[in-house]
Amino acid sequence: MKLRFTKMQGAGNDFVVIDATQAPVHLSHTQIQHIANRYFGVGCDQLLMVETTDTPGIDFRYRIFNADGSEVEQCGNGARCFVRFVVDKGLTDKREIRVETASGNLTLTLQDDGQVTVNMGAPRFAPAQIPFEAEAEATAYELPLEDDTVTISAVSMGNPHAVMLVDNVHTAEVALLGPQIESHPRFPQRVNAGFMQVLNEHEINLRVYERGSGETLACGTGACAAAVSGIQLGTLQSPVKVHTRGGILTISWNGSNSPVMMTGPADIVFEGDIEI
Ligand SMILES: N[C@H](CCC[C@H](N)C(=O)O)C(=O)O
Repeated sequence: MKLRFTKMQGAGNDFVVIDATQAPVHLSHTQIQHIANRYFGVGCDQLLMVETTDTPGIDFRYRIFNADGSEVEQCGNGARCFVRFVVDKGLTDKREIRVETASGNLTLTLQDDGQVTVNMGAPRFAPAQIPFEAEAEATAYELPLEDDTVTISAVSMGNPHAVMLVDNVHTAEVALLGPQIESHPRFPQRVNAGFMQVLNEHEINLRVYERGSGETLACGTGACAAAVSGIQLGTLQSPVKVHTRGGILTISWNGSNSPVMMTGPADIVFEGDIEI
């Protein structure tokens, strides 16, 4: 089967976007893994499937699949690329778009400068045991690893995040600790592992070892989770400029059940067809 795709990136987090609005597209785990493979396929951190929906008041549905083929609840950078895709493809003439995802509905706005703002909804806090119950506060938890114990904050943005403070993201042991945190038994659904360096009360450096994809150049929900945990723990104040290896994301949050707002770039890189 020849599959048309659009390659996109948001702050260096890259995606293969499939337009399934004209006809359903069904891809197996193996097919998604092949498409995401950077040597034998197109290469991407996640694959996004754009679909129609009959839900009143909602414009589209979009589904998110990690490079390992796992379908997940939410993707912040992907949400921005989704908006750029449906606008540039003429699938909508709106600039404020409501989209249905596996973890709820999002409102996304394409700004005049080309950046996209996403209302990511309210964060949820929880002990390191999953599923995330709606605890009111982010709390620092000791997470025992193979040869180490790290302190993390468990924050859900619809998808699960474990955020740890580091002195310097460039020397943080992301490759060693990331996989251990991602697959830690206290996260039965696995987890995205964030490594946050506080620069000042409005700026952080962040690296994220993503569940199902490994370290990416940026993680939108990870940026939200890091900013929220820092604000909750009193080390950060809104808005927070998040410096990732692929670009800058701006996160705003006024606490408790208020929504987390994320703004950042989204661009089309190329179009293509792949035989799968
Ligand atoms: N790896 C994530 C999904 C993609 C999130 C990330 N790319 C973003 O921009 O939020 C997970 O398994 O929950």
